[in-house]
Amino acid sequence: GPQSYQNLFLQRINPQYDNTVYGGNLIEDHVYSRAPGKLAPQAPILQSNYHSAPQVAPAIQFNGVAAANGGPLGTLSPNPYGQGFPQLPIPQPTQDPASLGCGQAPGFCPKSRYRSYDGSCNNLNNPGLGIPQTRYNRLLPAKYGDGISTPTMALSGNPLPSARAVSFSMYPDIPIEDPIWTLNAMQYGQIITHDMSMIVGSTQTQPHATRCCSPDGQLLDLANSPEHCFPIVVPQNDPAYSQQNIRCMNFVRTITDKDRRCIGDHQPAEQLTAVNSYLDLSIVYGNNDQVNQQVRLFQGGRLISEQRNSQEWLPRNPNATGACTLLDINEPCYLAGDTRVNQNPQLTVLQTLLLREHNRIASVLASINPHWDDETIFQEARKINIGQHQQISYYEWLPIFIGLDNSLKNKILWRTQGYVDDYDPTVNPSVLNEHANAAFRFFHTLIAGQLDLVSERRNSYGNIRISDWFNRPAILEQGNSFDELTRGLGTQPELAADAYHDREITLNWLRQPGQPLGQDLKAICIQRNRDHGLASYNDYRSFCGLPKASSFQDFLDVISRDNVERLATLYEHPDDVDLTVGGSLETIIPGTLAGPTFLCILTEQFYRTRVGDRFWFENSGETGFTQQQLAEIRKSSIARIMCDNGRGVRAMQPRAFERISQSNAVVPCEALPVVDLSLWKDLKGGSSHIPSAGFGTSDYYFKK
Ligand code: HEM
Repeated sequence: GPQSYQNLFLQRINPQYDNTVYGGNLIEDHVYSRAPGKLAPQAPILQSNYHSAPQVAPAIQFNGVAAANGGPLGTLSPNPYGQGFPQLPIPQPTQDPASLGCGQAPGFCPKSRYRSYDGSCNNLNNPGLGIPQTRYNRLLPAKYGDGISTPTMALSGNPLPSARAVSFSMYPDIPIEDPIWTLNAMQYGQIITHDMSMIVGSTQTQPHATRCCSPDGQLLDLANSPEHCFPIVVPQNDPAYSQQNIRCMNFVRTITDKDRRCIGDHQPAEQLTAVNSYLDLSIVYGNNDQVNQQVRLFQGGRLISEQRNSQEWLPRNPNATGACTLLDINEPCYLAGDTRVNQNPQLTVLQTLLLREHNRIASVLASINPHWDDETIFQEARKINIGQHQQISYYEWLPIFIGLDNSLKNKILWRTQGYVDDYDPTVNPSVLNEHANAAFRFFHTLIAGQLDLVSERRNSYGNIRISDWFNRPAILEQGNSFDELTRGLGTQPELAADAYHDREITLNWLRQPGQPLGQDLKAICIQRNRDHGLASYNDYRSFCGLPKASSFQDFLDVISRDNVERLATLYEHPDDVDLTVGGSLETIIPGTLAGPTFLCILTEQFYRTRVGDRFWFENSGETGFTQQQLAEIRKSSIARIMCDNGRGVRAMQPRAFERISQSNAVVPCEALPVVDLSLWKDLKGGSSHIPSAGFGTSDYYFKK
């Protein structure tokens, strides 16, 4: 039963593990700077002392559960910001561009209380870490077909089974609702994803401009095929696409540091990510100064918004016809910090709520601090919005996905009222390729194909079909749809974390108006796994502490017999099974939404995202909040964000990632905890102790 899987997982602790080796520095951390063939040590994710972190203030009640990791109040870890030049035992980064992909590290770091937009200078020792257009990080070296850059092959040298064949064989559409969690939990997951990474070279919202198939869905011969093509071959016996005589699904490879000529010919390619890695609401504020300027009003600290139908909307995208799939030229198409903002209606709802939340905070700050200038209001509102987002992402959302106990044991969550101060400049915050392009994508399983429109009394008015509205946010401005979709997020269950996927995702992704079928997102994700040359499922099993399988039978410890048999039919060898596939078939560990291998990868990523962020909201010092302000930020909730920013949303259940129930009943908005912004009243007068972002100051911390 599932219990025994959990035991198995808990037992896989490597006693040889040495914290000082793996907790190691960011250069060691990157596989390409390791000696060839030397793999990363195993990561015993559930070992309670896995990550060293400072002791924090005495344990307190957290969501009604007794404390686990709080210890006696100890000394806080040094915050490098407050100490002038940091003196840290970290090697200087290699200065050749390969260490950073093509993203350019700035020449110096201005002294600032606030984050930069692109994430540069977050790490003062290595100011380019985590910035856009840099490489994903990896836990295990790539396994490209040619060892350098071509897609993964079977051990035998044959091609792997068609990604589409794997998709339709392994992931049928059997709609099972999640018994506990709402669609909001799924949707906030996509917000977190978009905040952290984006493969370079695709829009993730529209058909790619490069066409690797003929217009009627046939394979092009290799010679005529554009560069970077890796089309998905649709088998003749396909249950759906064969009826339309489609044999080819478009797929364009991700741009790598090799494509950009950042590295030498004989080094393996690494994919680039287009956004900064930090959990910093870059989806709202942009990933660089230029985009930030496009979304800012430069008045009252506000973001640009448009008022229609007495509601506040994201600004219009100046390139609406290019950016959205519009049926009518007058339909709205929005502009935000992230280019994927229009991808699906519920994503756009959350992006809109986060914009409104910024402007709501800015209005309050402006009224209590009339002497503050635009820049100060903007940066302080941004900092509060990001703090709330980190609180909600980690303390409210993350325990659902990777488990509360697991998060506490691994020092990803803390039960404390005080600061945590676990910033570790030796941790590389770059997003792991295995995380973004295999493990985290598993949650596509949670997507529901129909979105409920829900009244204030929590009755459903009906629903919309998601594939009618991909990349077409017009639905939000029709009637009261925005509030109905907002309530729907908090009312409709997400689909269960299992191997079943809604056909809106496996057959109708990017379905064009009037067409019977679209694309198969699951097949695309399997193909992406191969495009990125991720090591195999079996490699990650052993990396994460499960026994390495020598036969398909050996997968039975965590995968059902039916699915192991299907795998054995599709793949030639157990070592050929893609990480994306094997990981998604594992039995879910109770109290989480993932199986052991994905849980291991997700846990590692969310640890790094937290402790690798100098501006993490629970850190003290000049970049942090005061103790009292932090206590307020900790009261924030996704329920209150929806309440405060939906025009007609007057009530919400307190835990809005969780389905409505007797113990989580809908209550009036005013009954929900609120962040008291009066704590940001500037009592000293003048803005002198809140310096503006101050770029251009001669006072800087880092010089190359
Ligand atoms: C309706 C909802 C969603 C849609 C339509 C959607 C669609 C997509 C598409 C088209 C891609 C790019 C595929 C490629 O070309 O390789 C993608 C990537 C991804 N998706 Fe989703 N997705 C949704 C929800 C989610 C959720 C809920 C999560 C996780 C909780 C998630 C996690 C990811 C991740 C991690 C990536 C890769 C990000 C990167 O480029 O680094 N997605 N998704």
